[in-house]
Amino acid sequence: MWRRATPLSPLISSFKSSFCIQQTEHRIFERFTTGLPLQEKDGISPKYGAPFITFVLGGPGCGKGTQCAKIVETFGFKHLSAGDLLRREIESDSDYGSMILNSIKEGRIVPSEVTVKLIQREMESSDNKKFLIDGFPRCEENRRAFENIIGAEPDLVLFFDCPEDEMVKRVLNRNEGRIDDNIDTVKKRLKVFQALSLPVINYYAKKGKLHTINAIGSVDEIFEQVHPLFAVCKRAGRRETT
Ligand SMILES: Nc1ncnc2c1ncn2[C@@H]1O[C@H](COP(=O)(O)OP(=O)(O)OP(=O)(O)O)[C@@H](O)[C@H]1O
Ligand SMILES: O=c1ccn([C@@H]2O[C@H](COP(=O)(O)O)[C@@H](O)[C@H]2O)c(=O)[nH]1
Repeated sequence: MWRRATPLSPLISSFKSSFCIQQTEHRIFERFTTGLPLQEKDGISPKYGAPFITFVLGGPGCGKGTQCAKIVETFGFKHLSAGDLLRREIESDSDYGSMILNSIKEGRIVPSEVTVKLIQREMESSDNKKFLIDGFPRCEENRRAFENIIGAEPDLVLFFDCPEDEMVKRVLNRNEGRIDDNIDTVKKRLKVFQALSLPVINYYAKKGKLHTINAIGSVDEIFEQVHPLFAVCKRAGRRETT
């Protein structure tokens, strides 16, 4: 049966403050221990089990995937990178392959239904119900489609805040042969991020679910900001490993 957090905590003005962490701890602790029943609300109809969902947001190359790997290693989450799922779809025999490829080349957002269905497939087939959904939702339409199709809202939202020049530098140094890691596409991705992804980030800020992480510094320094947000899951003691 689905479980969900207590009513949304109030708008928290400083996302970096310890107050914010305490609020989140309280909400997550209740979520893990008492697990109030999910209610049908805002068009959300609970469908699959009781996942613990974290959205990991931030511009191109800000370090989302790098930090997700550390969260997986430390806290045992299942990592679902929306970009990786789409790239995998291109490699498969999918009808959507060429459309996805063209969207990625141009830095455009793939239609929500396609991406949400890929995420849904992974969520349904995973034994691990603690999910890190990386690089999604990228626009308000993505967000609404996720809520409608999956029937859930995230428990936590992380935003890796990174200056544009640093993001460009990281993307261009990545060297993984990605078709969109070039200066022209990066500029387009940054525009899409500003215009369409920031509204989603603001939406979660207003709901008191957003945690802004300063993405400048070493990988370990950044993880020091991330760690306390998940440590409460360990203390709550449930669903730690699956
Ligand atoms: N703190 C850091 N300092 C310097 N470089 C970093 C840091 N974190 C990650 N990187 C490097 O920056 C590049 C981009 O990181 P990563 O792939 O994690 O970003 P991302 O946000 O997942 O990117 P995208 O959204 O484009 O998939 C990688 O080459 C990674 O090794
Ligand atoms: O939810 C998503 C995620 C990704 N895309 C497309 O993929 C590329 C690369 O995404 P990364 O997160 O950087 O791996 C992105 O620019 C989009 O074109 C998407 O449409 N929807």
